[in-house]
Amino acid sequence: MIQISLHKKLQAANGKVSLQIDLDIKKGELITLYGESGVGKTSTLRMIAGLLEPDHGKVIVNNTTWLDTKNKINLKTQKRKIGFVFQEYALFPNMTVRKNLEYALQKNQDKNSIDELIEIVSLQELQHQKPIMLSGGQQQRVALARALVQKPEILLLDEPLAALDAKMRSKLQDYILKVHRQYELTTILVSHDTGEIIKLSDRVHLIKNGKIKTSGSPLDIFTSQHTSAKFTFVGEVISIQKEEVVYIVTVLIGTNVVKIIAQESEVEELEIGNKVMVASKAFNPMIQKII
Ligand SMILES: Nc1ncnc2c1ncn2[C@@H]1O[C@H](COP(=O)(O)OP(=O)(O)OP(=O)(O)O)[C@@H](O)[C@H]1O
Repeated sequence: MIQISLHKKLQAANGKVSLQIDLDIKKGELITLYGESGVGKTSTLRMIAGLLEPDHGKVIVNNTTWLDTKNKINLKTQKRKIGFVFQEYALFPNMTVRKNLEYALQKNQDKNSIDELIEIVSLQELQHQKPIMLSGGQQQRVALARALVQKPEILLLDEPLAALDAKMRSKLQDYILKVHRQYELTTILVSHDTGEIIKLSDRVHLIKNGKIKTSGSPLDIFTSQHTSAKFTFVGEVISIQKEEVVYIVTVLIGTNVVKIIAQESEVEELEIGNKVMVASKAFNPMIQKII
């Protein structure tokens, strides 16, 4: 369990904002901090990482106190077991992929863990290349692997995929989910992308006016109606066509294109580019091995 209580007066463009974030996160959860630009999401991550000092607060991670301002405990960033991935890849340009990962190893740490990480994020072929030779998505896979070298207790992801195109983002989301599960991480994501949040998060915390205003499952937070669907997918509308009395909405789900028949009332507020949830409960899905 991770208990967080952080208070800081932030200097925003339109005056001071009093940020008070109280959060309990279960071990193994992937949660998202969501809210308008400037509400203090990045500041919260930086305080958890020990990169920004709160006015007062506590951070207790699996019974270890990282921060307790009352008792003057404030572990340095290097002593907090965190992995941090930002939008910028921040790799060392003069080192190969492998060397970038090895550089993050602590003394006495086994180099075998690097091989495992390289395999998990599928970088075997690229491990001896320098970052300049890699695409944005490949570089971010290196940054993700590097954040895991020291086996963090909390993985902090600050809009890590915002600079990537939709296809690359979807692929990287799969890698994030894979490492989150395989390494049993507790992960805090900051993202503005609702599709991404629904795909990745167990819980979403909506920050408004310096406080957590609402918390819930992604579907509770982002859809107005509760659904008892058998399965749901999140996608993006790529076209809406009228056909006789119904509409055909084409939705991109991951890399698949799905056509959905909808009534006029369902498409009234839909526009191309909208994120949508596609749910089904009327039939049992079929499963078939793809050869
Ligand atoms: N060290 C600091 N002391 C005081 N105020 C700060 C400090 N660092 C950042 N701020 C201010 O805190 C506010 C919140 O910034 P922050 O980057 O945390 O917001 P955010 O929710 O992550 O925004 P975005 O979604 O645009 O990234 C900003 O107005 C910023 O100027």
